[in-house]
Amino acid sequence: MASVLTIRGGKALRGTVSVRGAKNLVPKAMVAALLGDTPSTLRNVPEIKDVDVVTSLLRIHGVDVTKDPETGDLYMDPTKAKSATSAEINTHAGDSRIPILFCGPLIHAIGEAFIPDLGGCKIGDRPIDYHLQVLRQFGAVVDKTPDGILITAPNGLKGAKLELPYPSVGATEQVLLTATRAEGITELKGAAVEPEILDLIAVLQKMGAIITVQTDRVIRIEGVPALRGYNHRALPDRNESASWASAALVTRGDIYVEGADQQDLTAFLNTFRKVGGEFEVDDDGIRFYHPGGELNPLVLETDVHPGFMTDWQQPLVVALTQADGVSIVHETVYENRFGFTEALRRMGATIQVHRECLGSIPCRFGQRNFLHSAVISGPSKLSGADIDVPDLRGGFSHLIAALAAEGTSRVTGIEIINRGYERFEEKLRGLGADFDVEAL
Ligand SMILES: CC(=O)N[C@H]1[C@@H](OP(=O)(O)OP(=O)(O)OC[C@H]2O[C@@H](n3ccc(=O)[nH]c3=O)[C@H](O)[C@@H]2O)O[C@H](CO)[C@@H](O)[C@@H]1O
Ligand SMILES: C=C(OP(=O)(O)O)C(=O)O
Repeated sequence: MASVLTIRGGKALRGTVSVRGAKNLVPKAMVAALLGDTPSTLRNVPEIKDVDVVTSLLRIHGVDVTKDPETGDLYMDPTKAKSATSAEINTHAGDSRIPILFCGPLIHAIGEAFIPDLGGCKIGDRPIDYHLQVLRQFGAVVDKTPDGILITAPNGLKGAKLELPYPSVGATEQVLLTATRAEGITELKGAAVEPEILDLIAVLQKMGAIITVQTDRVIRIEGVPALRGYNHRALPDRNESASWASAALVTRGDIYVEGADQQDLTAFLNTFRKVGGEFEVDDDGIRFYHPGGELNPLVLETDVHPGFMTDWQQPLVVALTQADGVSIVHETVYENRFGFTEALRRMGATIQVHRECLGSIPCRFGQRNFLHSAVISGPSKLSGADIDVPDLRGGFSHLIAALAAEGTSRVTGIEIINRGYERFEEKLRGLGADFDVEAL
């Protein structure tokens, strides 16, 4: 049900939040369960929309998915996997980006895969050309039908020598999920190596796969004829952790993020320190806090791992509106991820967006018509405004801007935030945020 948040800003967020399994791993590990010939158990599963969507898609395909009512652990039994109609699958059209990753596992399990229209954040065109290209190289046949994409492999899936034009996270996962049970050896050059991909590799290895991550973005997979189920605890959501860290900076607060893992946040923690935030790491999480005084402006470029993750950019930009001086952010992963700055400008921030590459990372968007660099001048006093949430991270950014602003903000479209932040309203209350929720 749609609702509106009325936020009374100006209060520092203080306290503890817990983060659980990563949104960018958990649904993919669920898809991997289809590759096994025995059941799998996935632990540390968050209550987010993509988990619901994938649960439903697995059930539509005959996988028995049960959730432990106390722990939330998922038990997935794929032994009765079956075909589903396009009408059943299309009930999830536009819901998530994960359905494209069902291709390999469904072909291995039932001989064909039907893919509905994809959803996910609207932060650029987000084509699936790399996915379809690698599937064809494995021997799959791709038919675009009026209802969606039908993928089959009349002659089976065979290992291949592949190279991605850009280290796409999703296309790398597509290769992993397809190659592990394809016949022969697959070598992927130009692979993405995000921590969530390495955790997916850990899941597949538990299932019996043989995967080597070589240097220079090369992954080698030796196909095996069968895989078994796995038992795995998902790695924590580093993007949620980084968001709460930015929330602490923006509201001049102090947030302990239980579950945050330093190893996967190295690039973020360096930037957080340079901007003037303080953090303390212990065995169970990381405390992020604003030490008082002014924040420092900086020059930042988003990049694939091990660079500064694009999903950290939007909340950090809000912190940069509070830094003393001019900051520059060059977004090199998505061509259109600064739309959210319009609402920040209405709240009083000084941010200009430019078509030029304001950075040194060679970027696919230079000399084209994409507003993918931002210049932020601070510190700006933020005031409450009416905001309609545009996408997941943009929405979180608007929430933290509203929480720091003077006066009242009215925020609609907050359902999108549930895609990546489980029980965020409860967490915000626990941190002392002052807001009301009303059904629309
Ligand atoms: C569910 C999930 O895990 N989402 C994450 C995943 O998205 P996702 O896997 O969709 O992102 P990709 O890494 O594939 O996209 C990176 C870039 O490659 C382009 N591209 C991608 C595929 C393709 O076939 N053709 C193509 O041109 C995209 O438009 C984008 O510009 O990685 C992104 C980059 O770290 C994160 O922001 C998302 O949070
Ligand atoms: C872009 C994101 O997610 P998705 O790929 O699911 O749209 C995100 O998590 O910021």
